[in-house]
Amino acid sequence: MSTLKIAIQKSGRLNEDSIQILKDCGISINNGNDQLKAEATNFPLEVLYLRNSDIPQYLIDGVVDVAIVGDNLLVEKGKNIKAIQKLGFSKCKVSVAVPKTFEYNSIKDLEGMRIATSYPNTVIDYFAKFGMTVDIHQISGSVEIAPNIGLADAIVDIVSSGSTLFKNNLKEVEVIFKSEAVLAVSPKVTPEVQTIIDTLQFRIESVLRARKSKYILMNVPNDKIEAIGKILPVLKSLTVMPLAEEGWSSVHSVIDKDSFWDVIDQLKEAGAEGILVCPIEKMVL
Ligand SMILES: Nc1ncnc2c1ncn2[C@@H]1O[C@H](COP(=O)(O)OP(=O)(O)OP(=O)(O)O)[C@@H](O)[C@H]1O
Ligand SMILES: O=P(O)(O)OC[C@H]1O[C@H](OP(=O)(O)OP(=O)(O)O)[C@H](O)[C@@H]1O
Ligand SMILES: [Mg+2]
Repeated sequence: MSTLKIAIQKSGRLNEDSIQILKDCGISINNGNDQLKAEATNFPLEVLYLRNSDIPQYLIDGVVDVAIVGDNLLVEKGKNIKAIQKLGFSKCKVSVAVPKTFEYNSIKDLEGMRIATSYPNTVIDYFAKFGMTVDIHQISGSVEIAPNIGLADAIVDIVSSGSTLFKNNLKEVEVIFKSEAVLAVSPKVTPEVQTIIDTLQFRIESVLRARKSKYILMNVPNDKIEAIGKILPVLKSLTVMPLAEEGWSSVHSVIDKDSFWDVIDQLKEAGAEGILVCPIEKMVL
C-alpha cells in the first residue's frame, strides 16, 4: 500500500502549527527515537522533519509528496510547485524596508542600490517588473541589521508585527506580497499517492472550516423565530426544537467566528435569550 510522505519544518515558526493541524485531522504521529522521521499510526503518512528552506527542492525532486511550507518560499524557490490549500497560520508580508531617515518617494529611488535579503529571486523578479536592477547582498538571517552596519541601503524581508523593523530604525515602504503557510504538492506524485492527498485535504478543509466557525444555541419565543432566522447565516436550514415551556423554542446555527459579537447583539435585540456559543471540532460539508 502507498504511503504519503509529508515534509514539515523541523523547528521554527511553522513547526507547532503544522503538527497541530495534522493532529486536528485525527492523525497520530509516532515520534519514536528518530527525530527526523516519524510514522502515523492511523493514516498512511510518513512525516519528514526538514529545514523550511530546503523543502521546495525536496518537492521539486519528488523526495517528498507534500509539505507544509511558507508560500513565500514557493515564490522564492518553487515556482512550479502547486499550493493546494492555504492553512491560515504563519501570516506575514514580504516587504521592502529602508532606514527611517531615507526620503522615500517611489520604488525608483532604489535603482542600483544595495539590497540585503534572504530571498534573492523574489527581489530580482520584483525589481525587474519595474525595469530596475539592484545590487543584491544575500544573507541568511538578521537581515534587518544590514543597513545599520553599512552593508546595504535597503532590505527585503518578512514583516509581521513590524517590531523588528522598528527596533532597527527601518520603515516598510513596499509590500511585495502576503504569505501564509500552505499545503504544497510535488509535481511527481503518483495517482495512488494523489488519492491519499485528496483524503488529507478533505480533512484539513473540515478542520479549517471548523476553526472559522462557532456553534450557537439560543432560546427564542416562537413568534420571533422568523426574525432571528434572518440574522443567522445557516448551513442548510435553521434547526428549531420546541422547549418544554409553551411558546418557546431552542434555535441552533453556525456562525462565522469573526462576526460573532455583531451577530450576538442583533440576536439579543431580536428577542433571543440564554445564548450559548461553542467551539466546533470538525465541519464536514
Ligand atoms: N515573524 C513572522 N511572522 C509570521 N510568519 C513568519 C514570520 N517569520 C517567518 N514566518 C513564516 O514562517 C516560515 C518559517 O520561518 P522560520 O524563521 O521559522 O524559518 P526559516 O529561518 O525561514 O527556515 P529554516 O527552517 O530553513 O531555518 C517563513 O518562511 C515564513 O513563511
Ligand atoms: O515583524 P516582526 O513581527 O518583527 O517579524 C519579522 C521578523 O520575523 C522573522 O525573523 P525570525 O524571528 O523568524 O528570526 P530568523 O531571522 O532567525 O528566522 C523575520 O525574518 C523578521 O526578522
Ligand atoms: Mg525566520
